[in-house]
Amino acid sequence: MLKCLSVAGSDCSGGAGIQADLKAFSANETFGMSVITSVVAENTTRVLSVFNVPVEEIQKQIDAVFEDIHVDAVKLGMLPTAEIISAVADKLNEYKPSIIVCDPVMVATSGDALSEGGTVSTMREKLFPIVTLLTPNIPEAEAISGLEIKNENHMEKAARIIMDMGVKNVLVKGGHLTGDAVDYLCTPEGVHKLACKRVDSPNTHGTGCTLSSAITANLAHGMDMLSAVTKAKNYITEAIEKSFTVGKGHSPVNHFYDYYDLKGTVL
Ligand SMILES: Nc1ncnc2c1ncn2[C@@H]1O[C@H](COP(=O)(O)OP(=O)(O)OP(=O)(O)O)[C@@H](O)[C@H]1O
Ligand SMILES: Cc1ncc(CO)c(N)n1
Repeated sequence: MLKCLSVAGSDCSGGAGIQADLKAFSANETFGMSVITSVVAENTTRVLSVFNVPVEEIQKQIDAVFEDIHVDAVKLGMLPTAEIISAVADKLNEYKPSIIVCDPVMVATSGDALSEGGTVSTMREKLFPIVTLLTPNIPEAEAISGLEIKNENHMEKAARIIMDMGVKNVLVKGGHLTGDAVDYLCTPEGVHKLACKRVDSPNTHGTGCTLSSAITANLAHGMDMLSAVTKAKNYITEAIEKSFTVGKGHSPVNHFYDYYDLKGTVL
């Protein structure tokens, strides 16, 4: 059984963060583990509070996993301060997992901040050289590249700018734009457009977390980058299509849409 580790924040409402990551790891046939960087009191409508875990405790959680378990792939989510980014990067340089997917979480779907300002420079110095894939959404790609992104041409240009900063592979996610749901994957082999019809649903809480974790699982299974991202794109599209209402705001996706209950009935 392949094993994936999420290093991210906790979303008590279950739709994003390590909760989404663990569900996506399982739904994509890997064993999920988690290191919690922050305890976020949030739901489908807003973020009430953010409590960041002391860096020593974050590093001890990482030690606890790596000293005992072989980690096939790591997914990085909410790393809310420069100090936490540096502490996690130091541990990744110590343990050297072969696959690291980084979702540079800065704001929640509700628009509430999840990261202190000024983390981009630390992320660029400490994480960009070691990650396998970076998966920014539109606002995150704008903050990292310094480019305003209003259309697909801007998305592709931002992906190339970020690649030139030393990131091996970049996926700029287009959920925040309008029209078809288009993402741009920039790899050393070239640029790939991944598109699907936008699902007419408000249930998009945690789509980015879920997508990056599904990509992580696919890479752990040995897929090449384009195949891993394409499969994960198909997964997230159907997870949105088959989502159900959980709260009063942006409900989460359905991570297990093709799973069955013990009687063989589709959940
Ligand atoms: N309504 C939609 N229909 C189909 N695909 C969508 C829709 N909204 C987002 N997506 C897709 O979901 C994936 C995640 O992109 P998105 O821009 O939502 O990430 P995000 O903002 O980081 O998500 P979150 O912050 O909620 O975790 C991308 O592949 C995007 O194209
Ligand atoms: C804990 C956490 N991580 C990431 C996101 C991004 O949606 C969120 N809302 N909450």
